[in-house]
Amino acid sequence: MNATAPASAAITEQIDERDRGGKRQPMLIADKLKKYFPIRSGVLQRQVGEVKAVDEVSFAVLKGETLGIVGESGCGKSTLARLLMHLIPKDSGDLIFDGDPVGGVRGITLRELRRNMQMVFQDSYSSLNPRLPVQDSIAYGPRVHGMDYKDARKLAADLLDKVGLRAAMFGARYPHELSGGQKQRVNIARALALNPRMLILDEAVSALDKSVEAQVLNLLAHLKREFNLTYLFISHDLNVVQYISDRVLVMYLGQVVEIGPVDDIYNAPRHPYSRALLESRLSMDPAQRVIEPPISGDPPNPINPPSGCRFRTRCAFAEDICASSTPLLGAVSTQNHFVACHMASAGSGHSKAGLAH
Ligand SMILES: Nc1ncnc2c1ncn2[C@@H]1O[C@H](COP(=O)(O)OP(=O)(O)OP(=O)(O)O)[C@@H](O)[C@H]1O
Repeated sequence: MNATAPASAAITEQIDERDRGGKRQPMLIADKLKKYFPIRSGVLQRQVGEVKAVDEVSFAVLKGETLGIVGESGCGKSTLARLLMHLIPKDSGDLIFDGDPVGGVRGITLRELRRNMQMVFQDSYSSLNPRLPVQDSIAYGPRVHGMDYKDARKLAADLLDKVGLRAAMFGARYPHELSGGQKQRVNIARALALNPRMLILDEAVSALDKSVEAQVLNLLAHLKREFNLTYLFISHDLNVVQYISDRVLVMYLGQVVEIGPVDDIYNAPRHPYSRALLESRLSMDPAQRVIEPPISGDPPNPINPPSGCRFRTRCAFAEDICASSTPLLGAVSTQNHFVACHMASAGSGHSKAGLAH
């Protein structure tokens, strides 16, 4: 990693683990990213509190991988995505893209970041200009970046073909003349138009029918290989995340509670929250049930989250230490699996929760 871009211990440990295995380098590092939204009230709009939407979140996305992000509604997934894209300002923390700090004097500029990292949202209709034929929407980014009209149109036509929409048939159509799946293909083409190295996909297939969803997922997998891309894939759908991800990050109330290889997370989750989340997915199949009770109650208020471990008020295994001390991400195995739980960390001596495999 670039010497000018120091990362927190949790990140360094994750990357070092990978390096020791001779694996990939990080494409993107988020280091202690924080975003609190002020809550205002009254005629004077005084600040009466703040939503701790993203609270010191640290992780790395490795080159060529798909990192899935899961967690209940409101846990901060979309805020995190918007912070990574600099669509909203962060309160604190660092972002490092391919070894270079983002912003600041010596880092890469926001313009360069946005060219290299593009985003695809869930709402495929509102992210396309309804007054532009889709070929022009795709050509827009390259035009803004200085490509001449003819070349940009040609690029847009090629990209339409790449996402499975024949340019001759679809290029002149307007967004309202396309199905949801077709619009999302156009959005993907548009995201690829600046030749990015990374895509952030925020609930990008969530609005699609299951059969169309499968087609778009396959298209994404194909494009990832063809364009040598890195994906950050945010979804509330645990099955979709399992299908597409190499590693998975689990968020709870603005914080990372677990991160690791997809098979480890899905087959042997270490955090009680991850287990409960996966239990809620598996509960239809009695053969797959795990022994812990499923998650109960609503998430606590993010304006005033519990002290220590934020999950402790819903956790069947919480002890005194969970209220008094915030658990840090620590390695639970030698295979790049990290968990923030007093009851599950390797060497913690706690086996009460039955979490130490
Ligand atoms: N502009 C804002 N002002 C105040 N609070 C906000 C704002 N944007 C998000 N929040 C709050 O921040 C928290 C995280 O929201 P976010 O949308 O990131 O969660 P999410 O995990 O993406 O949820 P979902 O899956 O429902 O989209 C929530 O409590 C939300 O209400």
